[in-house]
Amino acid sequence: MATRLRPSSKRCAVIGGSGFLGRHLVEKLLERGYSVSVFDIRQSYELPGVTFHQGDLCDKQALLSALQDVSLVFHCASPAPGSDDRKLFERVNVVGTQTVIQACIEAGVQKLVLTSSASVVYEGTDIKNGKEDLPYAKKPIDYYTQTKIEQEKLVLGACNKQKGFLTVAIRPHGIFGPRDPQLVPILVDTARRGKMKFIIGNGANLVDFTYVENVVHGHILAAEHLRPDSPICGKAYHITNDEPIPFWDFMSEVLVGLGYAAPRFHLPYRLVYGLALLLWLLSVLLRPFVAFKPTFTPMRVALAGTFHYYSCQRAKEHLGYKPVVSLKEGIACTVQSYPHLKSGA
Ligand SMILES: NC(=O)c1ccc[n+]([C@@H]2O[C@H](COP(=O)([O-])OP(=O)(O)OC[C@H]3O[C@@H](n4cnc5c(N)ncnc54)[C@H](O)[C@@H]3O)[C@@H](O)[C@H]2O)c1
Ligand SMILES: CC(C)CCC[C@@H](C)[C@H]1CC[C@H]2C3=C(CC[C@]12C)[C@@]1(C)CC[C@H](O)[C@@H](C(=O)O)[C@@H]1CC3
Repeated sequence: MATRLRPSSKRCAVIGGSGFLGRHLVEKLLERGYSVSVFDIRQSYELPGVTFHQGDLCDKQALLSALQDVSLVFHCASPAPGSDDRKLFERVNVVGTQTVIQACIEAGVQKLVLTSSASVVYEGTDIKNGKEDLPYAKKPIDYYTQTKIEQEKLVLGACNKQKGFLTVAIRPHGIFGPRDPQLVPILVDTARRGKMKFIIGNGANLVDFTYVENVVHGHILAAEHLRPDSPICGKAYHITNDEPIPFWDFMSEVLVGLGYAAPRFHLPYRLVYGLALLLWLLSVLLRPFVAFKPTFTPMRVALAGTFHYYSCQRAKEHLGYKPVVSLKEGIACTVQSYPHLKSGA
């Protein structure tokens, strides 16, 4: 009788492995002796030791062929938050995640690690040292966050020790680092258009920014601690640099490092938020006639003007987590990695 071999514990798949975080994760997994299958709708690079499977995660058959003999899956695929496309977020983050769970169970995968987001508890108002027991946001700031909440609930709810399917969610916040397509490029674009002169609010609001290698470290620790007898099964973990910094100090350090002036003039938070809301409303009303995308959306203004930093205590206790790269080192590596974004380049 043919016996089904237990998949090697060093064989894993990264769904979304062509993306910013996904590719850093793949590189670290290879370094640690894992063999990696990447599943993504696009292939953005080639690396020895990586098998690419191009497909949409809503397609179960495509997923099943990528998950053959895989014991561990990292799910870090999502549409970009800036797209604000409700149907796309629901299709990929909710329906797609259900498909990922079904495919994992059918393929005999034992562990699923989800990249969630600390923003699942954020409603646009201050969060100071937030712990994982904060309730999910009742009014999430956008469709992206709304579907990240649903996605996290699905993955954690699927954890089943009896059936040998274990799940955990990592909640990073404000990921930055080399090849980030979002934070630094948007910041520089805003500076180049002369719009980074102002500080929204008094500039004292502390925020977490997390260097990508620390996020990768948190994911791998979670995968390696995920066992039936461990307290981490079905739980969520904040992973940050554990060095909250005033939002505008972080932005200024990156800008100055790239040769741009730091923002200097203060504007009242409520005034900017009100203007951003008005502009957003206008852009929605005028959408059938003219397409314009305001830089200062209400969501960005809230993120720039409120406190949102989170406790990593649970990750420290259960996973032995400790950031491996400090904020200072992370900012230096990031700035160095963007020669084409330097002022005058
Ligand atoms: N960047 C941040 O600050 C941040 C913070 C917290 C959480 N996260 C989460 O981390 C994860 C990775 O984010 P990132 O910044 O690397 O984004 P990214 O856009 O660089 O990577 C996402 C990847 O998912 C892939 N993808 C999208 N739709 C897909 C589909 N239908 N089927 C297969 N692949 C698909 C994309 O092609 C891309 O390669 C996401 O789940 C995001 O929600 C990001
Ligand atoms: C125009 C300026 C006021 C600001 C320019 C920088 C912003 C583009 C970034 C600053 C904080 C960033 C951030 C995200 C997107 C980019 C910023 C707004 C997220 C919303 C991306 C999605 C993640 O899940 C969120 C998280 O929980 O980490 C990010 C929060 C910070």
